[in-house]
Amino acid sequence: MKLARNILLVDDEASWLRTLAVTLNRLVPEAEIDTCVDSRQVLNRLQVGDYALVLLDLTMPFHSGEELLGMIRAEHPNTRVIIVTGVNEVDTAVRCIKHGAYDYFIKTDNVSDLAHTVRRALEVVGLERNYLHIKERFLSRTLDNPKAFNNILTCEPVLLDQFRYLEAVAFSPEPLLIHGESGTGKSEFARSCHQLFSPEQPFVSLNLAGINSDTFELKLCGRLSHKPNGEVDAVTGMLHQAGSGVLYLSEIGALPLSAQITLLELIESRSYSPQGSDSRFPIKCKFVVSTQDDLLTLNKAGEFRSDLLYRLRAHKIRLPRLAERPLDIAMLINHFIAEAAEEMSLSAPQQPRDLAPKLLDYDFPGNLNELKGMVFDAVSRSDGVTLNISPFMEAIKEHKSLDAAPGDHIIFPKSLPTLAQMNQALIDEAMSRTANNQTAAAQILGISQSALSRRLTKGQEH
Ligand SMILES: Nc1ncnc2c1ncn2[C@@H]1O[C@H](COP(=O)(O)OP(=O)(O)OP(=O)(O)O)[C@@H](O)[C@H]1O
Repeated sequence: MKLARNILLVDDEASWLRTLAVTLNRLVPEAEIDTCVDSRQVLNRLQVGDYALVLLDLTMPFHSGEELLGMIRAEHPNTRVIIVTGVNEVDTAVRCIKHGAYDYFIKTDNVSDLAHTVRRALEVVGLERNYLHIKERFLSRTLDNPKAFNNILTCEPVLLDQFRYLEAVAFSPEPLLIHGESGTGKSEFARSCHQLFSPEQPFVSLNLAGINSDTFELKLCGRLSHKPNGEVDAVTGMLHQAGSGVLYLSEIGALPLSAQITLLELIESRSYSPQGSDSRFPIKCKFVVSTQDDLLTLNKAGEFRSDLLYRLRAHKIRLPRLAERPLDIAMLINHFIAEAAEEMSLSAPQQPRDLAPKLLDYDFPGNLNELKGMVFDAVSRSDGVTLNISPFMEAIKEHKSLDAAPGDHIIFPKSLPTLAQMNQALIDEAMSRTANNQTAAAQILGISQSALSRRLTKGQEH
């Protein structure tokens, strides 16, 4: 394991450099300290030595500290930088923080403050490197293609086990079933399966919520027809588009019963016929399907065919809720901060150290989608230095007050509505409160998204 204790001090003033090195050696004896007086040598030194931390003077001939900071962040992202500055350069130092410096220190300040900051930075780098080390070791020992999982950040053993399982079953001709609540990363796992199975081939996806049987068959198989003038009119189906790649069908629990027969037939025969055509074409793609519902429960309720269920359950991955992944929270927040900052062209604020522990008791009903939304909101409300934590605190407060709220009384009209009318009214209210977001509305109603989707479709038919 790499120990984060090597520090490079950079300053063109040799006497100050010597004094600083002696002081830090005394105050942070566990660190190994090197010095560099020539700003042109810094990148070479970083290439040769593995430095956890660089203390950079701002004003130097050849390369300024600010310039060097940019180069270090780009080429050595695992090395942290502390800016050491004179009183008259504090504005520049603050700008450096926005560009990724860990902290800054004014030369006239108390050196024991600097020692404290240095220790904290070494601790942070140590934790980061430890995580990378564990992940690398675990994955390289057990996985042939760890890169296929680059899109899935985790250090939870349950998920790392799922990586191994996915690698083992990715090439099986049987479909893969991914089960998990909304926002648990089902589509990311489907993408990893694609990376393993056939990265050069297409990844085609279809959400089955609210789909009817005719549309399902048309979407998958396509259609061939002839215009009155004899010209051929063709609609290409997804089975053709997917080629030898992956066809990802999400919300499989919402598939109508008659379409389930079609899907089973396609999986079993490994061939399809476009509507209006007599020819059959081979199916070469891998089927990956996902669901938020418990298919067995749907099966018992007569809403999901047993034969399809058993076919789909051959290879199954269950993804845990975010609340069951405490080890990942801090890392995911950092990941979403970087994503948000890039998307909004803002500088990435730092995650406060006490934020992740505060979120450990929070339930995250929307899983990673919810965390991502909170972080994007927080980044947009931040000053570019430290992450604004109000979106997180507001969610926790709202959650607690919902838990504690006494039940509101429903006031019924004089003549009672029928059950069907009441059902419809509840659904309408939930959809309106969630701006027509079916996933969120289903959560409020305490039913699965596919069950809601079915009810909505039924409502439209009447
Ligand atoms: N382990 C992970 N590391 C980083 N980002 C992730 C991870 N898992 C999921 N995400 C991100 O979180 C968001 C939700 O993930 P995803 O869409 O895969 O969930 P899902 O289970 O398919 O959701 P739904 O059922 O609502 O479609 C996406 O933006 C995705 O990129």
